[in-house]
Amino acid sequence: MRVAFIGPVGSGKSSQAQRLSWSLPFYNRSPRLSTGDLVRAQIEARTPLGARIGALHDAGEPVPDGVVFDLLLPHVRTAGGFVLDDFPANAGQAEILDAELEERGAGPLRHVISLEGPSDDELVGRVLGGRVHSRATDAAYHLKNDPPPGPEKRLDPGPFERRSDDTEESLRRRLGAYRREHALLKEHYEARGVLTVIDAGRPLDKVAEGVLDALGHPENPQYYAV
Ligand SMILES: Nc1ncnc2c1ncn2[C@@H]1O[C@H](COP(=O)(O)OP(=O)(O)O)[C@@H](O)[C@H]1O
Repeated sequence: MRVAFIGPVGSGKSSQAQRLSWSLPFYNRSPRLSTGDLVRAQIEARTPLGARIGALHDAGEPVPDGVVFDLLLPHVRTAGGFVLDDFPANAGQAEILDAELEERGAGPLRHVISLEGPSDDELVGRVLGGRVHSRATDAAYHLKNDPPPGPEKRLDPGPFERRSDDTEESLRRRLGAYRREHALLKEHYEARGVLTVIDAGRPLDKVAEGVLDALGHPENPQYYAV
């Protein structure tokens, strides 16, 4: 399946993308692709590219589109499908992605799920109220709404930490940027007939049910089709 989750920060893109990718039969790799995780991996590994983008990241500047595509495209499998988490972020990136997929013979995105509904205050409250990420797997959890698994489950060793850029100021800046780009991004996929809007204000499991409804449910072979 070729699916992308879009929506404002805190709407649940990573949570839903990781649930979906864990439910798919990819035992040796995660089909979830997050550009944020790919950027952070370069910085953490202290590659020459990581040093360059780390400076931008620290200054709160966006990473240039060219770098984002260079990091993402090697992971875009033409045969197996993928789950994009928080990408594309604007209509310009969506157009470049469409062209790249076509050039690689990968086929266009089949589903774009837009998670929306909660107000900016609700999203900020949700993230500051307990979002943590695993340093080992990059998975997102919430101390109250979606607690990290205990060590006995052997699913994710953690440690589970609050990210340094999950501050009110940074969240509001990201929400502002998103609100400016969102309408055009949605229009882009609406025109291609692949957009589904899901109310992200409901509990996580209800949102996940909405995602399954949009994708066609695992018992239906169409669900796995690339
Ligand atoms: N529907 C929901 N209700 C309550 N909490 C949620 C919901 N969806 C996600 N969360 C939690 O809120 C935080 C933000 O979700 P996340 O998936 O990280 O959002 P995004 O990737 O869109 O920024 C996480 O801590 C997550 O566990």
